[in-house]
Parts: sequence; structure tokens; C-alpha cells
Amino acid sequence: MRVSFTRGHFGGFRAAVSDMTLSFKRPLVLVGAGKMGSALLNGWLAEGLSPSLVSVRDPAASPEITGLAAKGLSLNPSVHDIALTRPAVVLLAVKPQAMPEVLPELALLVQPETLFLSIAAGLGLHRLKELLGADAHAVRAMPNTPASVGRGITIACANELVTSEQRALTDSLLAAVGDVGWVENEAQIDAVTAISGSGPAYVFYLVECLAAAGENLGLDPDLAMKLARQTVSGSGEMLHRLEEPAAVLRANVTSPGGTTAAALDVLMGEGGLSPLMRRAALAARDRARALGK
Ligand SMILES: NC(=O)C1=CN([C@@H]2O[C@H](COP(=O)(O)OP(=O)(O)OC[C@H]3O[C@@H](n4cnc5c(N)ncnc54)[C@H](OP(=O)(O)O)[C@@H]3O)[C@@H](O)[C@H]2O)C=CC1
Ligand SMILES: O=C(O)[C@@H]1CCC=N1
Repeated sequence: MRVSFTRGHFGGFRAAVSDMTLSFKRPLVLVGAGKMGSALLNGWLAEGLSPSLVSVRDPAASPEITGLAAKGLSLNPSVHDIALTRPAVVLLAVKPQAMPEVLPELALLVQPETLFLSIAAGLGLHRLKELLGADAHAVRAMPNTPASVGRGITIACANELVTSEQRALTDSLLAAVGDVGWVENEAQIDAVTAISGSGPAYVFYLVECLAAAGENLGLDPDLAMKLARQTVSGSGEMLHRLEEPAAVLRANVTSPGGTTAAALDVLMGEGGLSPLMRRAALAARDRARALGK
């Protein structure tokens, strides 16, 4: 199955995406302004979304978010007051485990003009309907934290009530912070979660491991971390800018009989990185499935 993508603005569509985002004139509600909710909100604000269009419900909102109240952001309004604004989008960004408590009280917001955009790992569209009501127009999406710097990737799946306008709106919001793709087979979202949703953590851990390996070879900790960080971010930038497959970029580093080949013999050997990554991704996928139950 092929998934077509709307490229984020760093993919070369900045003007179009910015126009779409700036023309976003109806209220947006963020429920849960933690790490991922804030990452998306920051990305949208950076793209020109007016704080005066935003309501945030989170009793533990950060000082950064509460500070936006001075710019017109509405902080912890009642659900009744939010209903009066007829929001275009309610972004659901609390932990999956909190959804059974949080969603029923938002049922008052269910109406055809309001899209519920859930980013909770594992929580299926059928569960969203159970908790919000059968009339809820809902999209289940899986973004990732690079959205905070405009370089995220989100895969989304819509329920049957979502209109083409609501799909386009979701597309424009998510494309403002990275690339966006849609799948029809919702089960794929759990696999997406295991790869791109959780994936940034694997990459950051790789940096930690690379730095630790440098220390083991006698490098100063600060230098080891600088080398690891710059190497991963520079390699990421190459993946971003260049068309070549990752395997070709890898081969370009690997001189026959050289140092890289010696290291790759270990990483690509039996019990190396590939089977480890498969096991890790499988564990994440299975955890997503369990969270959805
Ligand atoms: N972090 C990530 O990289 C990604 C996360 N996700 C999904 O995003 C969601 C949020 O994850 P993440 O941002 O990491 O989690 P966080 O814990 O950082 O954020 C959740 C926020 O919701 C708040 N909250 C708790 N109860 C309520 C409530 N009743 N009403 C409003 N807000 C409430 C929490 O406050 P308190 O801390 O006080 O409980 C917290 O600030 C999850 O469903 C996760 O699966 C998806 C993709 C990537
Ligand atoms: O760890 C989690 O459950 C969330 C979902 C994807 C990334 N963070």
C-alpha cells in the first residue's frame, strides 16, 4: 500500500502551508499541554497561528503556555465556554490512560463542525467514539516531537464522519510542522507509533550510546557528546537534503577494509542492531496495542 504525503514546509511548500495555517480562523482547543501537545502548539504558533484562537485545558500547563494568556490564549476555560466558541479542532493530547476520564466531559463539544484530533498512542477510533459519543468526527494521528522544530512526521486515519474539509484542515495543521500521510487501515498506526512516534527516543539514545563509546575510548565526556550529537544531526540533515537511499549514504562512509567496515561488522553481525531494533519496535507496537484496550 502506498501512502502519499503532504510535505511539510521544509519540504519546499512553505508558502502554501503558511497561507493555509494563517487562514486558520476558527478556534483550536488543546487538551493536555505536555510534551507532545506543546510541541505541536509551538510549531503552529511559530507558523503564525494566533494565540487568541487557542484554548488550552491542562491544570499543569507550563509557564511558557500560561505566559501566552497575555497574548490572548484562553487558559483552562470551562467545557461549556469552549462549546460556545464552536471550535474547529480539539487536539486530544493527554496520556492514553487519562482518556477514559477526560473524554466524556468533552462530549458537550461534539458537533459536526468540530474535529477531534487524537494523538494518543494505541487509542483506536472506535474507543474515541465510545468515549465521546457516536457523532464525534475524529481523526487518530501519530506525530512525533521533531514537529516542535517543523520537522515532524505524522500519519493519520479518519473516521467515516470526517468531512473532506476537516481532512484538509488536519492536513494543513500537521503539514505546518512536518510531513503528513494518511492510512485507511487504522491498525497501521500502532506500527507507525513504534517507528516514528517513539523513534526520536531511539535516535537520542543512539547519541547517548555513541558518546558513551567515545568516553570508553578515552575522550573527554563533553567532546564525546559534541561529536555524537553533531554526527547524528549532520547525518540527519544529509538524509533530509539528499535523495540517496540511507544504504548508499552508509556505503559512502565505508572504505573497503577500513575503520567503518570494522565497526559495521559488529553492528551488522549476528545479534547486531537490526534484530535488536526489530525487537524494540515490536515491543513498542505491542505496548500501543495494550494501551488501546
Ligand atoms: N511524547 C511524544 O513524543 C508523543 C506523545 N504522543 C501522545 O501524546 C499524548 C501526550 O503525551 P506526552 O505529551 O508525552 O505526555 P505528557 O504527560 O507530557 O502530557 C500530557 C499532559 O496532559 C495533562 N493532563 C492530565 N490530565 C489532564 C486533564 N484531565 N485535562 C487536561 N490535561 C490533562 C498532564 O498533566 P499532568 O502531568 O499533571 O498529569 C500533562 O501536562 C499521549 O497520548 C501520547 O501517547 C504521541 C506522539 C509522540
Ligand atoms: O511513549 C509513548 O507512549 C508516546 C507515544 C509515542 C511517543 N511517545
